[in-house]
Amino acid sequence: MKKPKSKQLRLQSRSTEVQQIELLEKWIEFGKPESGSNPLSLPPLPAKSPIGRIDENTYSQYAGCTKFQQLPISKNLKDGLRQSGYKNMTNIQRASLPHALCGRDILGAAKTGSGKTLAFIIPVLEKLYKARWGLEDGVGSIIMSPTRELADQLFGVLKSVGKHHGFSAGLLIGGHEYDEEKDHVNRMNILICTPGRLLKHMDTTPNFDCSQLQVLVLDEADRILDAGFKKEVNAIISQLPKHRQTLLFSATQTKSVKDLARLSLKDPEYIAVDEESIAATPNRLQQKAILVPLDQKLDMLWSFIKAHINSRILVFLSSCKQVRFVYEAFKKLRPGIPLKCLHGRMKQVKRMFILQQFVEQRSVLFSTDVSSRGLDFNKGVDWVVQVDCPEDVASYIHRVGRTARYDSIGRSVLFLLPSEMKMLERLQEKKIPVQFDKPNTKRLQSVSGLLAALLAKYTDLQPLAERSFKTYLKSIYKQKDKEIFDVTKLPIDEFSASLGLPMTPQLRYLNRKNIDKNTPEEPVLVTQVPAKRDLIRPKPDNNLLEESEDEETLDLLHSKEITDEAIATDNTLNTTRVLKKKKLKINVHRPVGIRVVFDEEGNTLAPLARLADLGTTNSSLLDKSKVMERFAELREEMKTRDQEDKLVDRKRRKEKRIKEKEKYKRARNEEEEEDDDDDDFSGSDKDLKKVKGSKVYFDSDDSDGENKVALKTDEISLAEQEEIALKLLSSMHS
Ligand SMILES: Nc1ncnc2c1ncn2[C@@H]1O[C@H](COP(=O)(O)OP(=O)(O)OP(=O)(O)O)[C@@H](O)[C@H]1O
Repeated sequence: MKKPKSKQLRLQSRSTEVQQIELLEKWIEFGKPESGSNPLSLPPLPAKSPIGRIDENTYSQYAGCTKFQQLPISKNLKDGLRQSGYKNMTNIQRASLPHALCGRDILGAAKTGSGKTLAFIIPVLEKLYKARWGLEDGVGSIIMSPTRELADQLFGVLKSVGKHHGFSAGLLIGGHEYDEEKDHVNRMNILICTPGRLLKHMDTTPNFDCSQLQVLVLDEADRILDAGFKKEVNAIISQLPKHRQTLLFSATQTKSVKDLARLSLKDPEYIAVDEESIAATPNRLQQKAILVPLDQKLDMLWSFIKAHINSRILVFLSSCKQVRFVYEAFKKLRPGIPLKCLHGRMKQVKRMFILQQFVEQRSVLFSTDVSSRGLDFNKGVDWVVQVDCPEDVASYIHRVGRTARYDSIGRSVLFLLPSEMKMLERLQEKKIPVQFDKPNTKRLQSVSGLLAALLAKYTDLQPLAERSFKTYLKSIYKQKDKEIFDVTKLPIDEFSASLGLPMTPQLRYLNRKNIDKNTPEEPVLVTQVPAKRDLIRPKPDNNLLEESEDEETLDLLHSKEITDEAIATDNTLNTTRVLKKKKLKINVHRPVGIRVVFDEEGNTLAPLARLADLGTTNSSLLDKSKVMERFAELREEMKTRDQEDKLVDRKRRKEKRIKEKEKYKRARNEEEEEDDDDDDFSGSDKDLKKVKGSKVYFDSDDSDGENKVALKTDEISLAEQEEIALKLLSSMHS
């Protein structure tokens, strides 16, 4: 009885599914928004208006609706959305979903954290649902993400809202077991992947087939279409059918005709919900930029962390090596808040684990741009700190977009070098409301001295510091925008010292002469961030910062704390002096043997300039006879020293020779003892052996300095030698 009932139920549910799809298709067709129109501009539907079919040929409006329940989507999806806590649509969802549900191609741009993920996951699920896609149909949709972490996050959203659908979905990202993926990939309906991994499957997995693809999605489309992924993406696209729906989303969208041509978009709907908005970043985001000289970046970062130990802080640095160094060094200095690091060279499992931990507890996460795009940290990031300047405005937008997501608030701060001030203009041109502020440097804590001590104590830290130094400079050197990134304007020695390095590492790819020549000494800039870099002596134990951890924390960046008085004091500083004084201290680390001379005002003098200067004031220096006299004296001094050195050397050699003689004698005695025991040895051979056994010495210890070669035969007297020779001759003739 049970079996026929379930069969009946199955048939019933199939027929209701068919009916539902039919209804959805008619409903969608009925209310299709005009191509090119913006559903956001339509008046919102009244909350209690009927939903779906109204009479035989009439359906409710969905363009302009504000709730997910008012959309022409399946019941399964409505349930999934409701259970995941989604009720009202965000602007990008309201604007794009009516077009996307009609099957149109979309180019969607909306601020970070505005809900773009659902704007493409909903159409993907609905397209496959309406096509009655099943396991045996294979890959129906591909969602591409530039990073593994973002792909993983998208997979989570898909699983959550699509849980009532029967589709199979797979996550294809590097760091996962490739062979395992290979076995399942052909049975997946929806693939969420990074471009590299997808291409690997296309190239190597037998029978991997995407020829029936219905929807292609590029999340962070501008990133996926940029030069970094060009080869992979071109190869992937060439293997996909042209007849499909394509959805491109990003906070910083591409409009490049070339890019769109590559994707063969058909009359795409360009949906940019924030085009009229004043700012390109979320309104709830407070953004600051502060001027920080390169050699004070770590001081500033350290002081900032100490001042915000109850926050969740995401810190961006430009390379893996910097991330590792700052993380390792700061960890040893114990700031009083958990520290974590994330970069592309870490194992995938560890990356995921760290992200999970960062989401769960207040901490500081040092990261490269691997976490700059798309990641949605559940409990919210309080601060985004950009220690190294982002490469362009788009990158800035994505980095700060990790905070102030959906309806939460957030704060960000960007450290700018004096040579990077142009970035501020670029941001303002793109309607990004960044407030330029002076940091409160009164309580800036210097860490360079502590770092020097750490480097001396932990030998593995020094190579890290060196690599961090080199990769940072290389990253600046390689940047395209030379108006902002100019390595020749950076104070390289000071930077090296600020990392605690005893000497500035060699930079083969840079012409140091040029750099030193061009290194600006811009005192005005120093006024804004006065130097405070006293070398702190290391404490004998590990607890380098125990005292300072108890200090009252400070909000370095809170403008309220930067009093007028402080600014006035800053401005009255004799800036040149500050800079020179600072240099004097930094130069503690300069290579020994370089003598730096300062004039009365504290300015350094170049050696030749000094000589010229002396020449004008001290005529004796230019008196030729005196100079010659001095040279003669110096020659004499050198001769005497040379002779002394020779004597010492001779003595050393003599001692060595005596030792060797003794050694030789000992060896010979042992040989003789052995020979005495050896009865079979003929006398002549014995004698020959003796001669053979004597060593040849090259004696360079001749007072004339000539080398002599002496056959060491003095152990056998002349008479003995003659006797041996005679014996040999007589034996030959007999
Ligand atoms: N309609 C909605 N109602 C409530 N919360 C939403 C809604 N849509 C999205 N969210 C939430 O908003 C947050 C940001 O969403 P999402 O990650 O999709 O933003 P995004 O625009 O893709 O950001 P980014 O540009 O950084 O990738 C998420 O936590 C998500 O759960």
